[in-house]
Amino acid sequence: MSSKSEMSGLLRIAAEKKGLLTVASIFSIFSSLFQIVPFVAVYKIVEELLNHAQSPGSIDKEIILYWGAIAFMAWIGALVALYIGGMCSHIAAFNILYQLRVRLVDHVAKVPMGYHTKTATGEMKKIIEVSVEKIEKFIAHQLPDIVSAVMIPILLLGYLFWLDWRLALVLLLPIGLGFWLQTCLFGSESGQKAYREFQYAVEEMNATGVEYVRGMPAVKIFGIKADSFLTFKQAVANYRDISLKITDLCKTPYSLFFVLVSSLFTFVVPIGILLASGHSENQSFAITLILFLIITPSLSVPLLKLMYVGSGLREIVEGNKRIEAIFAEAIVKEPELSQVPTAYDIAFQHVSFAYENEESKDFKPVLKDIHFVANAGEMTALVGPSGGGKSTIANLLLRFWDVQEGTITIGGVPIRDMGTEKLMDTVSFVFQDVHLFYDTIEANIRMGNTTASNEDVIASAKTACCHEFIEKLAHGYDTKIGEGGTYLSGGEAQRIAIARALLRNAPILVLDEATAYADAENEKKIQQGLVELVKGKTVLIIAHRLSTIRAAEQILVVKQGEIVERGTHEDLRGLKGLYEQMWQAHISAAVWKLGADHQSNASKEVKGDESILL
Ligand SMILES: Nc1ncnc2c1ncn2[C@@H]1O[C@H](COP(=O)(O)OP(=O)(O)OP(=O)(O)O)[C@@H](O)[C@H]1O
Repeated sequence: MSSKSEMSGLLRIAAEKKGLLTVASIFSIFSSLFQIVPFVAVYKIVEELLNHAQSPGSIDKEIILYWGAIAFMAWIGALVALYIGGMCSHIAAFNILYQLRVRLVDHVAKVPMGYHTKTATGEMKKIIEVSVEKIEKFIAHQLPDIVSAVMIPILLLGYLFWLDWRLALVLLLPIGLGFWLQTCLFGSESGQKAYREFQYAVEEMNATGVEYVRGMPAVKIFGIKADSFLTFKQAVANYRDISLKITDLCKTPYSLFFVLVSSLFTFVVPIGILLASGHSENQSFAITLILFLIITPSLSVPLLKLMYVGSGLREIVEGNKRIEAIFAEAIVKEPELSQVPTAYDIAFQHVSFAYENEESKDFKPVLKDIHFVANAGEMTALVGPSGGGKSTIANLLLRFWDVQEGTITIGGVPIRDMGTEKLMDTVSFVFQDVHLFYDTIEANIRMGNTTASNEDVIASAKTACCHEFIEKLAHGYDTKIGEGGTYLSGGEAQRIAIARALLRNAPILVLDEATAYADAENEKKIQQGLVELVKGKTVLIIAHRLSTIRAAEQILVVKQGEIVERGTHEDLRGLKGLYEQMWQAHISAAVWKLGADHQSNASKEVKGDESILL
């Protein structure tokens, strides 16, 4: 069984609709009580029949009819109580479900953005959909089931004890033994560990399954065999192994419990016969024994239900732990009073940062003493070898994570004191991977500024060089992306993202490899859009193509988490250090791409390229 603290998490959620659930439980108890009444009625009828077995004519039909009517009414009463209880528990469950999902999504929106980079989409989807859905199962079905599965055996056993305590005592032996076996298994460390592993295996399979389906185009294009998709394959194999382990672990206690609880009457019969032989009032004892034989199978049903509820509950408890883990994720600390910067220079003051490893909780240092000022209205470029920490610097400005040492300020105001909303109003960004929503093109652009007029939307699309291709689509700006075969190329998506950023018109702009996916034609158009976008703004740009940032007022060369060189393009070339090496590599790459025969043209192209941005 799950530990008390794990159950208390579920009960805490259920307590949100305490009133309704109390009513549901009361009706569940009523239903249980009503379900006992037919047994009493049967007892009374059998008693009447046996008492007059010698002279059937003297049987009091009124008594039979009376108890028959009582049994019928109790049966109706049980159904009505079950219906009302079920309605109450379902209303409570769906309300709780709604609130839980809203709170969960709200919380997820408040955790640092970096959280989303480490949590697999499949895992998140499973928690928000499946785990939350299971809470509904618990509240709407299992809670009333538990109440009736506990109450019915207690009431029935109470009644049986009242009839004949010795026979009733016999029943306690198999029931007690069955529950003891269950507790041994699920109370044990190995049982709980197996169930935890099972839940993780299901989640792993879900998460890798989603990734597998997402990566299907790559699998097809590169002809990778399904076998080589090892993570998913391993997750499925792991799930199979753990399922078999659980089955192996459960088979004995489950089977024994099932056998013991389903054959209660086999314990009653021999003891009953033994007791009957020494009984002075044979007939009344025989009636009691018959009633025991009628009632005991009915005792098995709720007890077996309790077993199934128990195993279902373990799954729900594990799911709830995942939900609680999300709620335990610290949210971005918002200032009590958000400060509004009046200037838009960015300053990183002795910033050091390390990523935390989720499993080992160790910290991996990534940035060391980053110190620079990006002047307002100027372009600051981050360049350097892959993995040096450029994206991390840009992401820290957006508070993907909070820095461990140092301060980041905008116009002298620490970003922590600005509040997320103000920070997002101040900083706009175009990432390498553009995410467009399953919505119209207009809505995707308008996300940048929901109150903008249609003219403004079109104007920013024109500036970003995407108006032309949008107009050619079947429904123009009303075309839904991803519907009716409308998909955009990487370059087109980039231009929509630029239009979105243009519409937002935030004073600070972060660009991460904005032209990464574009072909020459597209790149030219993106560059044209960018020239407009960056005008008058404080720009922090990450670019691998050095020609695009040659005109930047400041270039920071980041290597292994440190700024190793800084200055203008000319300053840095003069240093003859890492930047100069990168610049030479950039030029030769451009020349090499075009072939030796076109070297002179290529050099011209590189130089021409340099003047594209700004
Ligand atoms: N979410 C993360 N969790 C843990 N480590 C990370 C995370 N993101 C990046 N890193 C690590 O931080 C280091 C710096 O990565 P970052 O992406 O900032 O470098 P970069 O200079 O932008 O690289 P590139 O030019 O290839 O994009 C790398 O070692 C990377 O593995």
